[in-house]
Amino acid sequence: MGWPFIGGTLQLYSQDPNIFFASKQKRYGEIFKTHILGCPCVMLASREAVRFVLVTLAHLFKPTYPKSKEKLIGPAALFFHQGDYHIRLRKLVQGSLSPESIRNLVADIDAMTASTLESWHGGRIINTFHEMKKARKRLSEILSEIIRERKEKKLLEKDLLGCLLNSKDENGEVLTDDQIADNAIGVLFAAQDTTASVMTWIVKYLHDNPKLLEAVKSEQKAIRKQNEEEGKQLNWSQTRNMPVTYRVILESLRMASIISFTFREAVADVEYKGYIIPKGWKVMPLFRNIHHDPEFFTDPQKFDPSRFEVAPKPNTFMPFGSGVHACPGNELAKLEMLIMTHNLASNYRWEAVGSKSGIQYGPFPVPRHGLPTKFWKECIS
Ligand code: HEM
Repeated sequence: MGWPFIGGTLQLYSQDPNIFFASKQKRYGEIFKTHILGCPCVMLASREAVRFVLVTLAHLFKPTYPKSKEKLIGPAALFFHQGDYHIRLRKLVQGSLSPESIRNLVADIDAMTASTLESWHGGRIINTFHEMKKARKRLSEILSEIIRERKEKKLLEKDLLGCLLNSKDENGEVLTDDQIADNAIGVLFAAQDTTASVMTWIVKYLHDNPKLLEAVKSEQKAIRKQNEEEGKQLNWSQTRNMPVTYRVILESLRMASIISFTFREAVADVEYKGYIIPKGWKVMPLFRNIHHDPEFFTDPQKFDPSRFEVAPKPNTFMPFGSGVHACPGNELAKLEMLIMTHNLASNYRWEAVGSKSGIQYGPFPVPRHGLPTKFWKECIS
């Protein structure tokens, strides 16, 4: 259990969490216990155990977050809940993020990424991570204005806000303004640093692997050339047919494993393979350990998108979690990454500045100093 009260907290938060988890797993096996932030915790590094907690007996493991996070986002946001309220909110959020809904966003995402990249051109040093986030901050600034306008004009849009504003439960009750605000902000919160972190890793991995970059460039330039010749914009079906880029995105999600683990809390004593997980204990499924297990991913420290030419074994690849709380934004996140990579690889070259290695945690892992980089547009059309 480590030191009384502090347990493994210092080790976990003061160093690369990979080292903490990997060394514990090596010493104690796939299931082990420690104290994190004063709470007794069971850590799970086996895919069967993770499935047991997140899927099979999900009702016995409730989500748990620090109080500060609940306050920051708003306590009515869906990730803090279980049961009927969670199911209701999840349907609304999922509906607005389904492929049918997001396919209409291609043109907007394309225009936004193209203009952001345009503003990076010229060899100034860009803090890649910071800039990836800034583009998203604009969204939250306009949120309250849109809510006001929608309510005033009684607009019936089918997007996330529209779904939240127009939903009625079986008794005809609408969501309160607080529930709407908490969930809209909650989705922005869940969407922001996550996607920005992975995009930053993609910029780095492509930079560090020139052969792969060439393959991605040739895939994306062919699409751009075709669109230019036919006077068309990037469309949804083209985003469904970018196999090389798609594998780079999957491998970036695996390598970076930006959500290294998640937390649940046992709501009753639960037995798993002869171990008792006592009521009130935290349980941590360790996604990163599974993504870096050589049994499932040969030579796991190597960035090798070709490994995804074959589908990974069941429950070994969970960058978006698993079960009732799995990420409803995964299709949108992948769409944004595909479109960003399309614009970047087909039109720009870039050079990382300063140290090429090192990771910082805040709390998601990103390349050191947010990957300071210079960008140049290759062809001015
Ligand atoms: C690469 C980017 C992303 C990654 C790696 C990611 C990963 C995850 C993971 C692992 C979970 C599950 C956490 C758990 O089980 O405790 C999750 C939940 C969630 N994600 Fe994402 N996410 C990403 C982008 C997005 C985007 C773009 C959105 C929305 C537009 C989004 C919205 C959500 C929401 C609302 C939840 C909570 C779902 C629930 O509790 O039912 N995420 N995400």
